[in-house]
Amino acid sequence: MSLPDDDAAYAKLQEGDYGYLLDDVPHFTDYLSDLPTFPNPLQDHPAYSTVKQYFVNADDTVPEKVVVQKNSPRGVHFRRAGPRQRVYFESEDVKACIVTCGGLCPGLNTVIRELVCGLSHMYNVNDIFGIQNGYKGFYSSNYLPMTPKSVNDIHKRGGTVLGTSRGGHDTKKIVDNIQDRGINQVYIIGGDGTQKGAYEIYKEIRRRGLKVAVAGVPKTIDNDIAVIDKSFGFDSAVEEAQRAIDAAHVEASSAENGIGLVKLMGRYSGFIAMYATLASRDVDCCLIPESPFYLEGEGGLFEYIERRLKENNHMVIVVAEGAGQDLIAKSIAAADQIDASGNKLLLDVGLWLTHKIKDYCKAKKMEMTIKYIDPTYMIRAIPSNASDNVYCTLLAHSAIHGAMAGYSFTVGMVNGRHAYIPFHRVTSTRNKVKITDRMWARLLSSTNQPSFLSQKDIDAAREADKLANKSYLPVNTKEHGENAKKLANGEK
Ligand SMILES: Nc1ncnc2c1ncn2[C@@H]1O[C@H](COP(=O)(O)OP(=O)(O)OP(=O)(O)O)[C@@H](O)[C@H]1O
Ligand SMILES: O=P(O)(O)OC[C@H]1O[C@](O)(CO)[C@@H](O)[C@@H]1O
Ligand SMILES: [Mg+2]
Repeated sequence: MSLPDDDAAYAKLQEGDYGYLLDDVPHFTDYLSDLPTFPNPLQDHPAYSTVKQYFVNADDTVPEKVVVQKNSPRGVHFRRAGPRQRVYFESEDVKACIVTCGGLCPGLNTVIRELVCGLSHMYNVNDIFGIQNGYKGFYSSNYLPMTPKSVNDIHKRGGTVLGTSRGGHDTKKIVDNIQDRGINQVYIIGGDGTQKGAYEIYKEIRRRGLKVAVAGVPKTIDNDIAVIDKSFGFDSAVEEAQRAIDAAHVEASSAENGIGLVKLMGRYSGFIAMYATLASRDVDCCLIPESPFYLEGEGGLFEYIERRLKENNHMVIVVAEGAGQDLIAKSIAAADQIDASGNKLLLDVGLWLTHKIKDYCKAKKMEMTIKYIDPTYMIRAIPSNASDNVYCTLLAHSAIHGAMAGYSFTVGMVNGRHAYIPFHRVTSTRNKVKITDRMWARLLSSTNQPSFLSQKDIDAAREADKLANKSYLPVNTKEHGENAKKLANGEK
């Protein structure tokens, strides 16, 4: 897969020695000339000025892949996040706004808080506004003035104090409002859909030649955003999922042939289910969207359930909401439904499985008890835990430094370092559990569940992984395309 033409036109690539490639983010100077720059006010800040080398070197970049061989090309890099010596705004000229879109996730309020406090305390910015209820709030609601005082304790609460929504992305109306209200820094917190929306806003801003920085902070409880190590709130969600799994285990182990079934979030990616299973060690079977399963016959789920109950008298199953959707669609005639953003609405795999397991045991005249626990919204409505709070703070600070320096980007941690990633990189693919990877093997060996995969499925998954590893050839010109191909093939 190479970049679609539209993305290629915005891609900024710079080659270096030994197969080095910088996949850079757009900057004001790409389309505006003669802009004045200013010394970064952090240099006079009592807290930061003492830090040796507080400003990042303008040439610092972060590698996308850190595992390499002796002859590997240096590969794709991203611009390192952090404060620059010179910035493109004077503090009193900054007018910033913050919006949250898509589903909830632990840590949203922490990011909002740290954006407001960071802008105010680090860069002396006083004009900060909250956009209410997602993208549509840009053109349909009042903008809420925000101060460090008004956000002081919001990180203790779940949800988002700004409200969120799906749908309602009208690029023209949004940018009209940004322009009319004189906003020049837009902070957009949300998932893959939201980042696509941020990219559209950036393109329209650029078409209009506006000096407005767009900073995306990726949010998704499903951890399905490409390139970044992990999304904020994911750890908190996995931790909260333990409570549901513990309850399922208690229920199951207190009954004869007891089964506890827990459904967790994960529309296309089963990361929450996988990590919650690995963390718990009480789970006997984990079903995720990436690994197709089947019910009947040799090697199927029913056979495994029967065996496990005979061996242990009880079992716990964790299922990600996106698992088995094809199986359900075959057995229930349901019309495809979508939400306001166009995302497919899923059928309840937990309820469906519960009925299927009950029917199977009845037909086999097996006494059993099954308890179905659906904590999906409970695990995303909590405030973020301590480590997510720190992560949210760093993301917010990196976003602020990048916007002050005139970049537009999605911010994220890449191999433990914060980086500015081009929008198209986080919107063009989705992060998924690799079932040919060691992590999934660890899970299989911890649960002892069948893999449900034939050799043909495994070969197909391996092939898909190979393609995914090779897939990103950043091209914006024919020459770049040829060079990138050479880089991917290890030629210089
Ligand atoms: N291709 C797109 N172009 C412009 N805007 C989009 C696009 N896809 C989604 N959006 C907008 O982004 C917002 C959030 O999208 P969506 O509801 O898919 O959630 P998300 O950001 O993917 O988060 P979640 O992780 O909860 O799914 C919506 O307001 C939607 O209109
Ligand atoms: O019911 P809502 O708010 O649309 O959100 C549900 C979806 O949001 C997600 O949590 C992603 O944010 C998915 O896992 C889930 O399918
Ligand atoms: Mg999404």
